[in-house]
Amino acid sequence: MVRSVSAGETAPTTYAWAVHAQQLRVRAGRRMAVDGLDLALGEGVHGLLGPNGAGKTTLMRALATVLRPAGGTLSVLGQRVNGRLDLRRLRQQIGYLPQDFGFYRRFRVREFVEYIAWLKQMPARDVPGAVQRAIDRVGLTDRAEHRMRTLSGGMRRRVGVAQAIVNDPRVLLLDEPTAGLDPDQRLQFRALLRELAADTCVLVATHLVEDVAAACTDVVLLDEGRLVFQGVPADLAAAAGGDGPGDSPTERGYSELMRRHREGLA
Ligand SMILES: Nc1ncnc2c1ncn2[C@@H]1O[C@H](COP(=O)(O)OP(=O)(O)OP(=O)(O)O)[C@@H](O)[C@H]1O
Repeated sequence: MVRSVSAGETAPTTYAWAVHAQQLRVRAGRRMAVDGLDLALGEGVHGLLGPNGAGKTTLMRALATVLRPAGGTLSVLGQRVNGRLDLRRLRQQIGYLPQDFGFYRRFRVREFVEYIAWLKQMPARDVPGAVQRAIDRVGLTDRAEHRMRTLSGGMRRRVGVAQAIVNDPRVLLLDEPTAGLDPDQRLQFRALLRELAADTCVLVATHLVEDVAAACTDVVLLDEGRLVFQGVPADLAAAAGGDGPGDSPTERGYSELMRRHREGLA
């Protein structure tokens, strides 16, 4: 008997980059918020920085396959996402914390993370263990049975991270994950990022330049939908002008690169 083989089984499992964009264009409303972006990301933690309106959220949404690109090419885990292909398999391998993530207020923390695991079509036998592990990893073990509506803003954010990592994604997209976290939690979150960096492509959009310096292997600087800079945090710090704005070398490097870009010097 000849067994039929699904496309997924024969799809290549090796690819040069977890995320690869070439001249990518993505619309947000009427605006081309990502406009000619070239970007290649492998495993590791990539800090996505840029001013308000730079296109960070729009890029995240395209990578999460929520927005379809308007032009250029985009591959995630070796699969082109601008075609009309079935994206279900790919989505099962992506974790996404949106900037404003929605949840049911009456759900308990465990129920909510379980619900996302089911949406990601995780095998039923794996769900309880995976949910517990995700909740433990974000430090909410003692809140697992609490209702979402009773949590503080920072705790809800951590549930957002838990739901994003519950399926052990190979591409993890976190849009401002540290907003509202207290200093202790921010340190714990950085440790979690470093742990994930080993075998996951993590993209973290943030305005906290210090988070990037402390926990990212790589920095991606975006302005007006285009790549301004990509390099290790030390390169960002090295770009710092002597007396430019900013309280640390990394912040000064950010401001200096942005200034040079805007003045057409970069
Ligand atoms: N739904 C929309 N309709 C119209 N314009 C939009 C929409 N969403 C985003 N934009 C515009 O697209 C541009 C990029 O927005 P985006 O949210 O991607 O930026 P961002 O870098 O994430 O900004 P922030 O740091 O403020 O979160 C902005 O000029 C924004 O005003």
